[in-house]
Amino acid sequence: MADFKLEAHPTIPAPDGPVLVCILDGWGVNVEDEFNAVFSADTPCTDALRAVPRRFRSVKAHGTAVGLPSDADMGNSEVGHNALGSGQVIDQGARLVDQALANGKMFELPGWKLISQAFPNNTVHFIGLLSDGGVHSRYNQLVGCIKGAVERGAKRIRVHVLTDGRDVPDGSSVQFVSSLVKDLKELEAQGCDAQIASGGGRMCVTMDRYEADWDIVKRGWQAHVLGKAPHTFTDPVQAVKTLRGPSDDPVSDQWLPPFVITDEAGKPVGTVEDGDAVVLFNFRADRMVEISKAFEYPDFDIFDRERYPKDLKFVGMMQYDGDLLLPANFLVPPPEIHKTSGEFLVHNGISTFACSETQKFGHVTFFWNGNRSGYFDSNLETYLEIPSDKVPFNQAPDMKAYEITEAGKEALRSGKYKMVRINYANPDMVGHTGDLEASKRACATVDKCVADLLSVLDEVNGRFLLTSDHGNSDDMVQREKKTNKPLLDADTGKPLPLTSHTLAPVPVYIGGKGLPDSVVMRDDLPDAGLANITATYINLLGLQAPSLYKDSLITTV
Ligand SMILES: O=C(O)[C@H](O)COP(=O)(O)O
Ligand SMILES: [Mn+2]
Ligand SMILES: [Mn+2]
Repeated sequence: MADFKLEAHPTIPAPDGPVLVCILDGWGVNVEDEFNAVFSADTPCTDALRAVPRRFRSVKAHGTAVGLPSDADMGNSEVGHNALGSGQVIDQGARLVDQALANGKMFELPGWKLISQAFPNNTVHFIGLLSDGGVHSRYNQLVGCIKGAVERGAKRIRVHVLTDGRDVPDGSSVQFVSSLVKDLKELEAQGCDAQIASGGGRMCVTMDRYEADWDIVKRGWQAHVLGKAPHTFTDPVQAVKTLRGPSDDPVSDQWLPPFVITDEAGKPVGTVEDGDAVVLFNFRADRMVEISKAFEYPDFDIFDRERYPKDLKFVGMMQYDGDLLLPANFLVPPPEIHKTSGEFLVHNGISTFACSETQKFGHVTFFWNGNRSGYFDSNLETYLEIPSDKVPFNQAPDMKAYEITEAGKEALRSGKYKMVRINYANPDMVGHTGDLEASKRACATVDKCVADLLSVLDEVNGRFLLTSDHGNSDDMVQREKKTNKPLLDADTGKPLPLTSHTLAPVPVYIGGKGLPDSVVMRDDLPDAGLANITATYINLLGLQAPSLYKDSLITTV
């Protein structure tokens, strides 16, 4: 155990009350104009906290600061919570897959060997998010894998495409599908029959997370594996254009219904058959775990699969769950995230309560703990999930913020926990709908809930650290690069909505009645990022942080 022992902090005493760590998911610090929902919402609590000298700063939450390939990459919940929970900057999935493709390692590893058994006589299926968002997947990685397979003898390839519109502009599905059709066509010359076989919008088909709605996965299984969907087309570009509907009121790429591509006779072109290979080409874990279970477990019974292909060669781009070792086979080994704060804290007797609603529950548990699904010590940890609504969240922008707040207040008052960790999903999940007014409401609600939590924290003499994992609601419009002015829709003249995350830094606010006045933000860490927050909350607990963690943001004066 000596390895995990944390010494008392020399100048910050242990608190009487709990330490509250609160993640306002998707709440960035960005250009202050009317399209910044964080700025333009009514947020008296965080406004006041921001004005407290040396108790507010911002930190980087995107790009290389969180282990992504370049500083053009926006942050996301996976890499953000990995950094917040582990205090380390780790090369993330996007980067590891880039490297494995560039140096050819991918093609020598056991996962590739497994799928290559299907190259001569069977079909290789690729299922995943068709996008260059770089959050769950990237188009060039898909193409790299497909080309690698064809060069190594694959004769028949089918791609099952999930349209995005969430990490990339809505409507871009048409370009992505057109590009893929063209890229696949070119493979004919190399003797490979490669086609798109099925698809649908990511929020409707296959990419559920944290068991929020298994019907999403069932629709995916039916379309990709069985070739069954309410809509069939012979041309994938036509499929996406038709399902989007009228250009003045289109269905979002995120929500396109499932479709199947058939031949002229109406037969699906790419069902999954015995002996085929299936590759899930997303590197990110959360939205691949459920579909992986359906492919991996012979006795899976959450929905009726109707048919379970025999002798499948099934791999993920990565192993998505390090606890369940799911899937067993994968193309690239996942980031190795060890010695996370959760593990240190249980070894030092710190009891923790972690809570969010379904949509972010795994963020404050699974991602926080380095992509592990269980407890480190169930005697010291309680994880509470509040079930999320199953609607597009601009229709219910308060989401479950009030219920989470009640649970948080109870945990703070209970005296049972030294640390209370909460994620509010609203600024992110509502921000992803591109609805500015709803996002303002989301931010105002979260601000109100935080105020409520902080007043209870003061009753118990606690300390807090509020932050976020990346930006989102802080910019709700697409902008012209040079002038930063909103881009306007050619037909309506209205600003084009931005549904994705932003590259903005995120705030860090500290305080609470139990925090001595002597504790302030350091002023010598201009490049600090999310990973610096871990040592900071460990210090707030009155402990010294492990030496492998990035520097704490605080000091005493
Ligand atoms: O999965 C999603 O909802 C988006 O692609 C990214 O959002 P998140 O990183 O905040 O979960
Ligand atoms: Mn997030
Ligand atoms: Mn998000």
